[in-house]
Amino acid sequence: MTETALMPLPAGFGAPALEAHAISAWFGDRKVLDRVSLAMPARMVTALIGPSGCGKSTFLRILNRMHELVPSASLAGEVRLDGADIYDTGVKVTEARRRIGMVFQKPNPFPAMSIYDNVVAGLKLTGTRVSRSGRDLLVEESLTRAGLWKEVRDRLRQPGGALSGGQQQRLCIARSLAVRPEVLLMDEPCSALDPTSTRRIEETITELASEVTIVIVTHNMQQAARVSQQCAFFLAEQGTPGHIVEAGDTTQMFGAPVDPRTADYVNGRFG
Ligand SMILES: Nc1ncnc2c1ncn2[C@@H]1O[C@H](COP(=O)(O)OP(=O)(O)OP(=O)(O)O)[C@@H](O)[C@H]1O
Repeated sequence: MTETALMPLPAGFGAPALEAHAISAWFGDRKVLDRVSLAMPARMVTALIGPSGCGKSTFLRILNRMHELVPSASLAGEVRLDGADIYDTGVKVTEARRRIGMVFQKPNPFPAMSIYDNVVAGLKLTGTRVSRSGRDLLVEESLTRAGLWKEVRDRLRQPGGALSGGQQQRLCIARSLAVRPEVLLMDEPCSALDPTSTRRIEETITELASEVTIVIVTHNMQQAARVSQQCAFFLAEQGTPGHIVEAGDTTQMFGAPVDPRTADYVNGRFG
């Protein structure tokens, strides 16, 4: 068992779905995260904010075991989903990644594959067996939850690459939802999108948060304030590894941050 320093969740938040305990991370011998602990409340949105290079994406990728895909990467600490460490021997990596899905910065549907097949692609990757009629229902349900069904219901056999950037991102969200994850990690999901597509994705995030725990990395402070209930501010000062300066209720953090560095960052005065 590692030593933990988990900050309590703000009052009014439910039990955590996901807990990071004393996470440190390295690429080769370079340490990029230092003992980061964070509880992420169930069926709420947690936003990870902070300057470039402070380790937000690395932390996110540790939360669903994608960090270990980089050959030079290593880590210490624990990630608990509903109390059980996803890094325990005996936990299947594919199952951990099914339960904790990921949506990336750049929409990455399989461009030549049909919209329908894009949605069911995750089932194959995770070895989930669903009947033909069950697949049809799942495709409709996943596209509906991602806010895309009405736009594509009559062209499910068209290639995913024919959709607009915002639609492609919603297709990627639908693909992630098809395997019924409990947590959805989103790494700057709107940074490649126009304002209208961004608004649609934010609406989808808000709707999904009643069913799924969401952790989003964003550089957009207004977006963090709009979609999240909890916020964590990461910083890597003068070449030191990234750590959390402050985490808590988003309204509190934007309205009355405790740490002056948080105040500078959320008010755009970071230099
Ligand atoms: N595959 C990798 N190999 C080596 N170093 C890496 C790798 N990925 C990230 N890093 C380094 O780890 C540190 C943290 O990077 P990370 O991408 O997690 O930061 P970030 O806060 O998400 O940045 P940004 O906001 O720019 O996306 C950086 O110094 C980065 O250069």
